[in-house]
Amino acid sequence: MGTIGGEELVDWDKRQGIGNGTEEKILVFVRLRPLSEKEIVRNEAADWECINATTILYRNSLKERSGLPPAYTFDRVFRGDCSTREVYLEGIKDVALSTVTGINSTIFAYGQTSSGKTYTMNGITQYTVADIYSYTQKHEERAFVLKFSAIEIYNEVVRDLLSTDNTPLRLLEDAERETVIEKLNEETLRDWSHLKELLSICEAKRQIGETSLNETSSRSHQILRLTIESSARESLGKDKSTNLAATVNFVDLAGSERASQALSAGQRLKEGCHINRSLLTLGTVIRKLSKGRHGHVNYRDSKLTRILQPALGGNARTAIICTLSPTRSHDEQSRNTLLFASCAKEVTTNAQVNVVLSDKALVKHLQKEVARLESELRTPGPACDHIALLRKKDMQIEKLEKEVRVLTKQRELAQSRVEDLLQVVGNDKTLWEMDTITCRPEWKEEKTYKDECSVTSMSCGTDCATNLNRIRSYNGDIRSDGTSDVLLSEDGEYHSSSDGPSDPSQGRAELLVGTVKDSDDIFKEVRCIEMDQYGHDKTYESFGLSNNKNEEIMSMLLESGNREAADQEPLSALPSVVENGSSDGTLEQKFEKVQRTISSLDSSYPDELSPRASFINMPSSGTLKLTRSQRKLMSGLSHSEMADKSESTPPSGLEKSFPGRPEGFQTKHLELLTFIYGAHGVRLSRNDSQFSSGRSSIEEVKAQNITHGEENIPTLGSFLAGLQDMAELQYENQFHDQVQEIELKSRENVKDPMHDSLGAPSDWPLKFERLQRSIIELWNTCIVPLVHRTYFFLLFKGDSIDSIYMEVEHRRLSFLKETFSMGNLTAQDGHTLTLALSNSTKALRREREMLRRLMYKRYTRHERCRIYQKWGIKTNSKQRRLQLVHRLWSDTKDMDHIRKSAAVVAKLIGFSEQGQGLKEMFGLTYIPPGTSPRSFSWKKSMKSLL
Ligand SMILES: Nc1ncnc2c1ncn2[C@@H]1O[C@H](COP(=O)(O)OP(=O)(O)OP(=O)(O)O)[C@@H](O)[C@H]1O
Repeated sequence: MGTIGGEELVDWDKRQGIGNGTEEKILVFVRLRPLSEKEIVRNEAADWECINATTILYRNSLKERSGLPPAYTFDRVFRGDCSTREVYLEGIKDVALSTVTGINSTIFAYGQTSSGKTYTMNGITQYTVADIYSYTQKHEERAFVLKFSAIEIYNEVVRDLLSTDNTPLRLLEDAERETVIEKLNEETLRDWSHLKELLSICEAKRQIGETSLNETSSRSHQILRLTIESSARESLGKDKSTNLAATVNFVDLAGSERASQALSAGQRLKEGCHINRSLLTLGTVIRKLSKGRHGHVNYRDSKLTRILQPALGGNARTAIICTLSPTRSHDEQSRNTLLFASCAKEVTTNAQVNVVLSDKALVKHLQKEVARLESELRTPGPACDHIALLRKKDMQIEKLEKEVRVLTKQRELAQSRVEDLLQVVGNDKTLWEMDTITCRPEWKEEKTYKDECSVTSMSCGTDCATNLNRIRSYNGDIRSDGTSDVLLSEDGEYHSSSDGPSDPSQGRAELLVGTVKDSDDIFKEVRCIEMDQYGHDKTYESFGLSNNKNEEIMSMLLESGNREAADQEPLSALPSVVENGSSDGTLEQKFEKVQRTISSLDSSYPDELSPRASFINMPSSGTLKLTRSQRKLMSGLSHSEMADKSESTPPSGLEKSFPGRPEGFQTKHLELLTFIYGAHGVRLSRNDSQFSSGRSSIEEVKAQNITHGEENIPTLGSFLAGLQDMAELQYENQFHDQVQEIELKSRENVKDPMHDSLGAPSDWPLKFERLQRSIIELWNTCIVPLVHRTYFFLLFKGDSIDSIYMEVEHRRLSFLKETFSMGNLTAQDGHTLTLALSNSTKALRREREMLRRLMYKRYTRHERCRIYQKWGIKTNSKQRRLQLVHRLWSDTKDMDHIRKSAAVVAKLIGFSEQGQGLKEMFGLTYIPPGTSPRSFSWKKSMKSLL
């Protein structure tokens, strides 16, 4: 047993097991510094008192510190009159000397500036080194290698204090410096005697530092490290396998006060931040460790914690001495120190004896390991494990394959649904095209009267027929007995000019031998065509054709039965026609007559001006109220033809209540409307725009305004042309019903039609306002494109003639809204409805995106800023442009908002540049041709639409 300064040295060999792999809490001691002379002179009060060996108490009767604990308990507290030796012996020694047994240890001093950290650590270091020296002297059977290092962390930069480049060394006298350099040049300090020498040099450096670099040193963290490697001396025959290596760290931390208190700016602030960074991280690490080792501990956040990582919650025994200044002026800092100490005492470490194997021992150990692995390989585990594993895998594979099969089926189903939908869309398109083609003269040229065993679409070939049949079956119900219409022969096969009987008479003969219902169907087809013609008799007129052709057809129908029957509902009326004595021969004659009529009509049409084409290209306006004669004809139509026509015509009450109306009808109509409004914006133009005078100039404008460049904005030209088409169709569909009445009235009194249509002129402004508001609401409800809204809003500002377009727009939108809100759709229709709504929504989104892009093109940066401000959008907010376009047309109640929205959209799409002149150019002061009673009657009929 050796002694150090009269104290008995513990036999550390007996402590080999202590701390080896067992968890241990960090030891926390508090040392209270006595009042310094200066403090005594200043008569500073001391508020802290150690009331026993483990508790420190705050005594200040003057200060009420609610919520703060008055007493703190630690492993040991030392009063101001306790010596450093006492601190060492009663607290630190046990931890510090663990190093000689191969256990790492670390001693911290934590506290505010001038609380006694350095004072304490100097003593602790010396006592520890002295004890270690005594220990090595006592244990001659082991050889010790001591490595000593000293580092400083200042502003997060690590410096080696023993390096020859260091300032403190340069401050040494020349002779001293040479000695130090000589010692440090040795690779390893293998001799214990070096340690004492180095310690004294360090002490000298410290003293020099204190005089020259005092401030810096007190604001840096200093770590003295002593590594001890020990191995048994072979000559003494001891265990040669156990080599130990451990390190003891003496850490003198910088003052723990906050940067804000001592350092305020510039270099000082930076310094404070760095010091605090290490200290704060130390605090964070301690706090985290004190709550258990869950999750990530951020050792790497500072140099200090990185270096001391093993000592903090790792492989080391750790003791912290928290130094306190007793004065009242340092109360707050003392509290902080005690708080840190309280956390620290909850941290546990898990120290291990660091055994370093000798080469021989290492080889022996590895050989043993190899032998163990070899024996494991020779006796593999039970084979059944592998089989079970394989079976399990097979089952998993099988299960996955099943899933794949199910998913494949689902995918195929989905694909076929998509194809069906596409086909429906494609067929519709084909049908339209077909219908257009049917009426083209060149098609007719290929055919003779005799060739045509059917009345209408035969010339289109099988595809057309298929389409028709599809639509017929789609719409349902012409006949329930399986016989088809005139396009089908009795045996149900289709005969056309292309694949049908080469002998035209054969086809006709089939018709002649057909059933009575076949005859009926002939008339249905005739009526179908007639309907188209009827809807466009105005067109005929403009080309010098006679309306008498309609009358001809009607008269044929009426001749074939009694007039009464023809006036009634079709399905009852037409069979009775035949039953009432019409012979097949009579029917044939009538049929031929009809054929001739139709042929002459068709061949008279200019290429682009087919009545069907008019229907097809007419997007969604049309008849709300069918005229009596139209009803007669429509009632004779096949449902397919009705659907065909109605796809461009919002249904009136009559249509909706039509008993044979198929389920899909409404939905298809809706799709079309939504498609027109939603998916494609203003797609209202038609090709047969040779309608009124000035059309050629319109066409020119249309051609000039095809698009606005890459943004694909619907042009004002196409918009206006579409509107005019709507109005014209409206006119056509409305007037006929009242021709008789109008003619009578016109003889009596030719008034200003507007007056009749809209009431007294003075009423119009009010009515306009009401209509306008309603349309704005409907635009919103029906997800109408913003460009359409803008064009419309800016063009129709209340001129008396605007009423026509306002009415038409209102009615179209009302129909859309009504359809959207229909609750009795079947599941399939519901799907279609959802699809239509979804298309409109997508189209609106695309349009907004287009407008957003145009913001950069149409507005300068300055203008954009102004607009953002005007619209209450922060000029630095994210996605400002998108915010703006989303606000456009959003508040349907606020007319000011609407006007602002229209102005912005107009600017973006360049409407302002085009001006309103186009409105006149397109003849949107539309007055139906001829100052005729028709105009009058049509306008009058508009009343009924409201
Ligand atoms: N327990 C003590 N007994 C007597 N004097 C002490 C005691 N502790 C500290 N002192 C004296 O208080 C002064 C400040 O101590 P010290 O330099 O150790 O503080 P510090 O906490 O290390 O400060 P810094 O953080 O600035 O380095 C020194 O003059 C020191 O001698």
